[in-house]
Amino acid sequence: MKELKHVNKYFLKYKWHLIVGLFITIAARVFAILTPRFIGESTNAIEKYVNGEIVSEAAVRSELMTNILLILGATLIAAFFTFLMRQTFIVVSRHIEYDLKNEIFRKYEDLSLNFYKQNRTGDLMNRISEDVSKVRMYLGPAIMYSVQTGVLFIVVIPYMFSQAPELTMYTIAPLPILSFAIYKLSVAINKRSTIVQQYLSKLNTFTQESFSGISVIKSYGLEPQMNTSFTELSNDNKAKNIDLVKVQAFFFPLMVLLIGASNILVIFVGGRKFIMGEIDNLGIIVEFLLYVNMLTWPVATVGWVTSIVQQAEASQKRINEFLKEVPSIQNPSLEPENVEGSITFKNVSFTYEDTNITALKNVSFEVESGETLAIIGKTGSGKSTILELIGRLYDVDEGVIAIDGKDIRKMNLNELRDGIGYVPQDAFLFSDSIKNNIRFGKAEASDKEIMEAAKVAAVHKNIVGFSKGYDTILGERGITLSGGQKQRVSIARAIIHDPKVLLFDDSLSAVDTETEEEILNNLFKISKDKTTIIVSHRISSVKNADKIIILEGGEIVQRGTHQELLGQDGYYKELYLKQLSEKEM
Ligand SMILES: Nc1ncnc2c1ncn2[C@@H]1O[C@H](COP(=O)(O)OP(=O)(O)OP(=O)(O)O)[C@@H](O)[C@H]1O
Repeated sequence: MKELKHVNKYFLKYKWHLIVGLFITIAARVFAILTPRFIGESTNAIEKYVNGEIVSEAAVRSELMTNILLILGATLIAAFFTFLMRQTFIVVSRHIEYDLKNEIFRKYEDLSLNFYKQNRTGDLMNRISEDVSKVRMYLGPAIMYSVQTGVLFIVVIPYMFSQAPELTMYTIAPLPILSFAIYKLSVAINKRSTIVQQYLSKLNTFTQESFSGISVIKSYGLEPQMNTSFTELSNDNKAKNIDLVKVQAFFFPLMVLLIGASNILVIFVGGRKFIMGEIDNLGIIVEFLLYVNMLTWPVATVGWVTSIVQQAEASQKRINEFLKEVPSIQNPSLEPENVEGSITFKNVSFTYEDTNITALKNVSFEVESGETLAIIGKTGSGKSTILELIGRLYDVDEGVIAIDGKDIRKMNLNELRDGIGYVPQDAFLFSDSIKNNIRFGKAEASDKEIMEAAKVAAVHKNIVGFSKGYDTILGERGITLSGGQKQRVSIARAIIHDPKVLLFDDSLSAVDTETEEEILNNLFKISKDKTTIIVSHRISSVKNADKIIILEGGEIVQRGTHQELLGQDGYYKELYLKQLSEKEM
C-alpha cells in the first residue's frame, strides 16, 4: 500500500462524500438484514399455527401480512440506500480518476524533451489511461465493497452468534475458503486480462499504423502481407481471450459450489440441532440460510478486492515513477521578463544525451535585436540544435546563451518561451480547423488578426480557396494540406504570436521560390523590431540576412554577409554556384 499513499490526498479532498457514503452503507446494510429476520418470524408464525400454538387463522394471516409489508418496506429502503451508496463511492472514484489524470497530464506537460525521448508514447498513454483505470477500481469498487463487507460483518455476525453460536461457526466456516479461492482466481484473471490488453494494444497499434501509412501500403501493393500480419495478430488475440474466458468460467461455479456447501451445512447442522431441541424454532434455520446467501458475495469480494488492490498498487507505482520525475529544464524565476531579442552564443557546446552526438562545438555568435541571422550548412550540421537551445528545449553543456545579455538559464522560462515564435522543421498541425491552428499562437486572436497572419505567411489565398475557408478541419497531422501549405500555416501561427524572436527551421523548404520571396518580403516588413533566425538550405532564403553563419559538423566554419561569403572559397560559394546553375537549367 506504500505506492497508493499518493492518492490519500484525494481521499482527504473528498472526505465528506466518503463519510456520508459510510453512513449510507451502514443504513443500507441495516435495512437489508431486516428481511431475513422478518422471514424467520413469518416461518415461526406458520410453525406455531401448524403446531396448534396459534389457532386463529386470521391472526396468522395478519402477522404474515404485516411481515410481508415490513419486508417490502425494508427492501425498498435498502435498495434506495444501496443506490445512494454507489452514487457516493463510485462518483467519488470518478472524481479522483479525473483529478489524477489531470495531475499526470500536467506533469507530462512539465517534463522536458529528454523524458519524451526516453519513454515511448504508448507507455505514457498507458499510464494515464490503463493504470489510472486500475487505480480507480481501488478508489471506487474496492473501497465500496470493503466498507459494505465490513459493515455487514459487524452487524450480521454478532446477531447470528446471539441466536445460535455453534450454528454460526459451522455456517461461516467455508467462507474464508471461498474468499481465498476467489482471490486466487482473481489473480489468475487479472494476469490473463493484462496479457489480453497487451495483445489488444498490439492489434490497435498495427491497425492504426496501417491506416496512417495506407498510401505507402497501396503504392507498394503490400495489402496481402498486411492482411496476413493482421490475421496472425488477430489469432493471437483470440487465443489469449479464450485463455481468459477459461479462467473466468470458474468464477460463478466456484461461488455456487461454496454457497451450496454453506447451505448444506446450515440445513444439516441446524436440522440436527432442531431435532435435538437445541434450537427452538425453524425460523432460525431459514434466517441463517438467508444470511449465508447474503454473506457469500461480500466474502467473495474480499478475495476480489485483494487482487484489485494489488493491481492498483502496481499501477500506482508506475504512475508515481513519472510523477516523481524532475524536469531536466527548470524554471528558475517567476519575475516578469522583458525580452528585447538580442541573442548571444558564447562558446556553446552541446551533446545529445541519448545518442551521444556532439551537435555543437564551441559555437559563438551575436545577433542584435531587429537583425536577421541566417544559418546554413549540410544536413546534420547542428542548425536545428541552435534553435532548440534558444527556446531551452535542451540546456547547453558548455558555454552560455544569453538574451539581452542575460543567461537564458536564469530567465523566467515561461516569459522566455513567450518571447519566441518557433516554426519547427516538421510543421505539426492539430486535428482542428485552420483558424484554430493559427489561433494556437494567440488564444484571444480575432478572425481579422488570423487572416492578417495568414496573409503574411502567403497562405490566405489557399485557405479561402477551400470550401470551408478558415473553418476547414485538418485531419491527422494536417493531411488535407500540402507540405508547403502546412509550413505556411505553421508560420502564420508564429507570426500571430507577435514575439520578439522569430525562429524558422527550414520552414520554407516545401514552398516554391516565388512564394518564398513573397513570404520573405512580408517577414522583412513585420520583423523590423524583431530578431529573426532563418535556418535554410537555400541561398535565396538567406541572401538578404544581416549575418550568415555556415555550420559544419557542429562548428562555425564561415561567417559574413552574402557578399562577403561570395568573396570567399567555401561551402557558401559552392552552394550558391550550384543553386544558380540549377536555376539556369
Ligand atoms: N533529438 C535528438 N536526439 C539525438 N540526437 C539528435 C537529435 N536531434 C539531432 N540529433 C543529432 O544531432 C546532430 C545535429 O542535428 P540537427 O538536427 O541540429 O542538424 P541540422 O543541421 O538541423 O540537420 P537538417 O538540415 O537535416 O535538419 C545530428 O547528427 C543529429 O543526428
